[in-house]
Amino acid sequence: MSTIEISGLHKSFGNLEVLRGIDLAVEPGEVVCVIGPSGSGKSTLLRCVNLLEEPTSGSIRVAGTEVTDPDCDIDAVRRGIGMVFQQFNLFGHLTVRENVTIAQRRVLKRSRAEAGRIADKNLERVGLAEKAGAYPAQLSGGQQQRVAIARALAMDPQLMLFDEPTSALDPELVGEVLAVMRGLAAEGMTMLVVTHEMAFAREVASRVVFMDGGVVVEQGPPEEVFGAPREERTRVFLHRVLEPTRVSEDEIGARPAE
Ligand SMILES: Nc1ncnc2c1ncn2[C@@H]1O[C@H](COP(=O)(O)OP(=O)(O)OP(=O)(O)O)[C@@H](O)[C@H]1O
Repeated sequence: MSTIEISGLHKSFGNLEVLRGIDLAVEPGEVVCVIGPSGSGKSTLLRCVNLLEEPTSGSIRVAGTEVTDPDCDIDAVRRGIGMVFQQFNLFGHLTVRENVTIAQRRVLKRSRAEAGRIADKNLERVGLAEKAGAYPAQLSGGQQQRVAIARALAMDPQLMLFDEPTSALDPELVGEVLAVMRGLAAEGMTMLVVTHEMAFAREVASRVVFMDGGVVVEQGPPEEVFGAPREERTRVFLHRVLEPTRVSEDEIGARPAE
């Protein structure tokens, strides 16, 4: 059974048709990276999987459950999905450990001791065991995002959704979050990742999905999508994002005219 199976998914906001017939499956243990230009519908796709947005039409099955079915127990489905957003959404008045225990206690009804033990295990997993007693404001953005990942992992998800998890970070902090995600991929976690980090997608994805204008233009193993894209739209996009900024030494050294 596929972990996610999407077919004929449409989503409109008023007159704006953002998703125009998406078919996509994610198999257990796969890391699927969704890339594409701004506004192509990547985040909306992810939010539909978690029913943060309601699809206009189409079908989404998560571990066999049709999430668009009005009778579906959406809370039960959501419990199986860990979601990590661009913004970390931590509670500022709670410590790191409390941020990781609160949903475990409220939603899974774990005891304080058990939730604490699981929090510590997952903080260790993201390399933040020593920060358990700190408050979010005392952490860097990269550390806060790793806490958000630990919080999601503590719920024992069978699937992790990442929506541009590094986009709000200073460039020097991106690597530590990607390293944690790389580790999860190596552990066999099923992951659907919307990202602008092309090097990560190229290196870690089992499959890359290129979206543009609300449709999946092409998908395949990273070596194919990056190395030999079949579609012109993919080629144009990759050329634009992968072409290094050309700054000549003269320009770097140039002083503004007096
Ligand atoms: N709640 C909403 N109401 C109205 N329009 C929306 C809403 N959410 C998204 N949109 C619009 O849907 C389109 C797709 O947005 P989405 O965030 O899914 O794109 P994206 O590919 O993830 O872009 P980016 O890479 O910039 O995050 C955009 O035009 C956006 O303005």
